[in-house]
Amino acid sequence: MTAPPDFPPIRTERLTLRPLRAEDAPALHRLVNDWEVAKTLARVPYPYGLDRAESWIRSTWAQIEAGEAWHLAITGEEPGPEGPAETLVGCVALTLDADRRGAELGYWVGRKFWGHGVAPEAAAGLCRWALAQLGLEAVHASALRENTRSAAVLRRLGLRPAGEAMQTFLSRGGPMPVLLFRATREEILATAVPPAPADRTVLLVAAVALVDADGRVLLARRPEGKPLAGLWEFPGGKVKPGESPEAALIRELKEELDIDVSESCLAPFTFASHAYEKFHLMMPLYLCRKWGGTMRAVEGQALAWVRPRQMGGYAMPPADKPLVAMLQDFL
Ligand SMILES: Nc1nc2c([nH]c(=O)n2[C@H]2C[C@H](O)[C@@H](COP(=O)(O)OP(=O)(O)OP(=O)(O)O)O2)c(=O)[nH]1
Repeated sequence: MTAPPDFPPIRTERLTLRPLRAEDAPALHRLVNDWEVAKTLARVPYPYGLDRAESWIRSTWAQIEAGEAWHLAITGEEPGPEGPAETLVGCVALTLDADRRGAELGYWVGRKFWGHGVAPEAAAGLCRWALAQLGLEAVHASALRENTRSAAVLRRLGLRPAGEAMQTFLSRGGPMPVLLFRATREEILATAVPPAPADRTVLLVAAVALVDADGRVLLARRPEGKPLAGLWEFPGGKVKPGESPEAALIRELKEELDIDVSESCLAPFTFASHAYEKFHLMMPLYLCRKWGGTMRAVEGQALAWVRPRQMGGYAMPPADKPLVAMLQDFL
């Protein structure tokens, strides 16, 4: 085959799973040719050259076409100079067993994308698709015994330990001990959406849509060094213990934008309730059309006045998507 197969992308909350493309080869090579990634993978030699990435990508097309295995690119959106740009984050795969009743799950995520729950989100998306489309009865997987991170991902997906084995690791040049995991169709469906970690706390953040006379809304770009850096958000911040959301917002607007807002100008509009990997965000969003002082970006953050219908061009935190839709309806 000379082109990727026609396969409708699978979309999850933050990610798109799609066939690899020839032009993914350089990014794939960069992400996998990293010992921290390669050492956990049985079928990837190390070092891993660009030519290998190119020929492997082509081989995945034939497997999808034959209905034998689905190795898909995990892609996400990152802010770029001309708006959000697609970025290769890792790969996720299901390979049918010889009897076609079960399949082996595999995945890897580039090191710079670790810690954001990419693997469970992508693997759950692919498993859900496969259960619906292929009528699988079971999914199994293996993880290096020392790879506790991967074992945790498999458990979150509903797979249970199913023994140990030795498996040849090309990257290690020999056999390595692995833990085996398995789940029936019912077990996966019961936990298809990765459950929240039990200790996930609720984080209260107050935010505001500042609206100017033209109906444009102020977005601020999250500075480098903060979580979700580079994404555009509504001004605001965490509510401190003992503080009301309105007081927190008035404080944050002074600290971040040097403007004075009175409580009576903050109209409750809607709220976001969103499960992030490490906490659950509860974020009331207020509307405000009147403030005092001369606005300036105190922390050097980029600011943009944006019409709600143009907000799609600004990469925003996943929690904000429903808020944007409501602003588009309302303003
Ligand atoms: N302000 C704001 N925060 C948002 C939005 N969407 C969204 O997911 N968040 C999340 C990102 C952060 O995890 C959290 C806000 O925390 P933050 O770290 O910016 O709060 P802060 O200004 O108090 O920051 P800091 O003093 O702790 O540095 O809420 C949004 O539109 N505006």
